[in-house]
Amino acid sequence: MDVNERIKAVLADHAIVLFMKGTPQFPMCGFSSRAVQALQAAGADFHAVNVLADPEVRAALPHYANWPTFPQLFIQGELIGGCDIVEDLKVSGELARMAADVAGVQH
Ligand SMILES: N[C@@H](CCC(=O)N[C@@H](CS)C(=O)NCC(=O)O)C(=O)O
Ligand code: FES
Repeated sequence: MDVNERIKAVLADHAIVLFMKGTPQFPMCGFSSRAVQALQAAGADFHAVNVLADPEVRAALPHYANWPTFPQLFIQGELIGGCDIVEDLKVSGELARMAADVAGVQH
């Protein structure tokens, strides 16, 4: 599978995906840590991809998503944004609503 197919596969397999630096337990950057905290506070059940452990994905995703930086949050295959947007959505309550909608679709 080439890298774009791998990106598509992970997005098809998980409704909420955070491409980040490090892991939720051990974020390797403050921006990624802030996105994880917002998602956890919103009660989102998300799959994390550590781009520091996958240089191909780190290089390809900015082109795939047309978004230059990490973290990157996707919900149902669509780019939502980086940590600033994720935090704004958390504060407004929208992130919790989106996470609940996705959970409702899956069950
Ligand atoms: N304001 C951005 C901050 C993210 C950011 O600036 N990320 C940088 C530093 S971690 C980045 O991903 N640079 C490209 C790279 O490291 O591949 C957001 O809302 O997500
Ligand atoms: S790794 Fe340096 S700012 Fe994110």
